[in-house]
Amino acid sequence: MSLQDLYARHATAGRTAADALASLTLDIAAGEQVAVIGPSGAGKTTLLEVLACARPPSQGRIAVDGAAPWALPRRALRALRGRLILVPQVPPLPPRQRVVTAVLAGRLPAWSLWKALRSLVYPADIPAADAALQAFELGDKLFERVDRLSGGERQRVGLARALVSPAGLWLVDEPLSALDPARARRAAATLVREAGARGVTLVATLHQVDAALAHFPRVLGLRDGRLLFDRPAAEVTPELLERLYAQHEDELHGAAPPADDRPQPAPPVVMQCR
Ligand SMILES: Nc1ncnc2c1ncn2[C@@H]1O[C@H](COP(=O)(O)OP(=O)(O)OP(=O)(O)O)[C@@H](O)[C@H]1O
Repeated sequence: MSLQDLYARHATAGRTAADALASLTLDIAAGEQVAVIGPSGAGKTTLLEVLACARPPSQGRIAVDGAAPWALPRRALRALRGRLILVPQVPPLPPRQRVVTAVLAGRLPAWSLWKALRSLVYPADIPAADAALQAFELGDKLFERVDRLSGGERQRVGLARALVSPAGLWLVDEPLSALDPARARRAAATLVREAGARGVTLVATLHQVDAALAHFPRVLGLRDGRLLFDRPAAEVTPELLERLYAQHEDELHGAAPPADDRPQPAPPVVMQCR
């Protein structure tokens, strides 16, 4: 993927609103694992939506798999979106759905309409859903209803969905925000390990700076919609972090409120594209 001098507005912003991303130039190679950090409002979610081809830039260029997505015919754009998965911070799971069905929804781009409908009644690949849930310590929730899950469990169902999907690009928005610190560390390690094992490109936004530095080889620091740094994790210094989080030191030290207590984000534009 490549962005060149790209500007983009937030999902809910009007046409005259200021851009949430400004002058962004960036290349992400296939198979890379990249964490995006930065204070609240830095533009992290907007960046993921741009990479997911869910949001056109207001200026500048984006190329995904060598193609300019917004110049593609609709069918080709749909096919391109089918090769990626965007996992929102709060996965929009239908309340009465079983966890196994919610996880297998990640397979939809690879299935015919008939197979997708049949899987709603007879889940098509229970072992795959089970393995994905076990990877995120949710093996005992396979047949649970999603409305009986905690916020953190729902987040991990969203991550398990990525594991079963055929997507070559995982775009994951704040996957750890509702998890306790120990579980968050294990989930981050699992996400990076599973992406690496599949050769998948992974871009994740994170509020947990320690998890980003510990598990991701490359870290982008975004502030006020601009790229403050783009470095290997080992080269992200305390001074850079202080600059990134100036006036937001509480977020740097992990004092962000749990996701459930924060205002709900705008409804996700894309969960799984076909
Ligand atoms: N309706 C709107 N009109 C104009 N700007 C908006 C609107 N909604 C949000 N924004 C701005 O868009 C910017 C980017 O928001 P975005 O959600 O991408 O940031 P973020 O880094 O993901 O934040 P967080 O970490 O809190 O989720 C923010 O500065 C926000 O103020």
